[in-house]
Amino acid sequence: MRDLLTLEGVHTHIAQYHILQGVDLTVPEGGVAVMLGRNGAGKTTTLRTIMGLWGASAGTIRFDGTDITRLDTPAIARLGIAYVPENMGIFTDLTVRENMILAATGGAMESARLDWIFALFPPLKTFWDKQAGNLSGGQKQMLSVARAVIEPRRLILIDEPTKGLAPAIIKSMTAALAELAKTDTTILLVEQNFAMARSLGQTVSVMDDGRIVHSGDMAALAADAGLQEKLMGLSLEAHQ
Ligand SMILES: Nc1ncnc2c1ncn2[C@@H]1O[C@H](COP(=O)(O)OP(=O)(O)OP(=O)(O)O)[C@@H](O)[C@H]1O
Repeated sequence: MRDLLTLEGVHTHIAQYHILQGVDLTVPEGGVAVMLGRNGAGKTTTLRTIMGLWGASAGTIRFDGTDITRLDTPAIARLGIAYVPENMGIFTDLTVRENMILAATGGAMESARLDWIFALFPPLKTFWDKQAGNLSGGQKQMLSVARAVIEPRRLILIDEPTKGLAPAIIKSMTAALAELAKTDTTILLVEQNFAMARSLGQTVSVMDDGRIVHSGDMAALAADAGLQEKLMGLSLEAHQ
């Protein structure tokens, strides 16, 4: 399979702190690549660095063969990369509809695309004119992902979409992401819930202390209790 995104020796400094210390990461085109790692390992910093929200101080980030390391965030977004941050980045004072309109860079929402989004996330249709701040945690998360895919994207970076959600909502979010992954959109998913990660991911990378310490096929990790044990303290502590 072709590589869609590659990071080679990426370092990121935030103020005086050296957070990413030589990240090597490959995301194949199609499906879901999962990134695991304990709190503070550098997963969010990696997504923000890919998106140009933090500047890499060394190393190279390539998207579909293009060097994007020094591009600014709008230019990176225009190449077809979207980011769903952990805090979801929605406008709580606006309605679901207004949140979606603002996410459509072309200014208009295509109705077939919207129907597809409503099929993925039915509550968004139900609460279309409701203020986003009044949605449940799971519905806010759905809105956040929906905003990222209001237009076709080649890659979406999603940071812990199940954090704090009830098991039933996690199940519907997992199903929606599985549907999304069947399209032309590749997903790079940061996830602490190993059950969800295992059911969605084709590949897995484990991050610790600002570096990738394991990468391979998810099936190999899922079948290797010894390796899971070894990585347990790094990433799988919250698995269920
Ligand atoms: N704005 C910032 N200023 C200083 N340090 C920061 C900043 N943002 C992150 N860090 C530090 O960088 C390290 C990596 O944080 P990051 O958020 O990337 O980790 P993470 O793996 O995503 O963890 P979590 O699951 O808790 O979000 C942590 O030690 C964190 O304290």
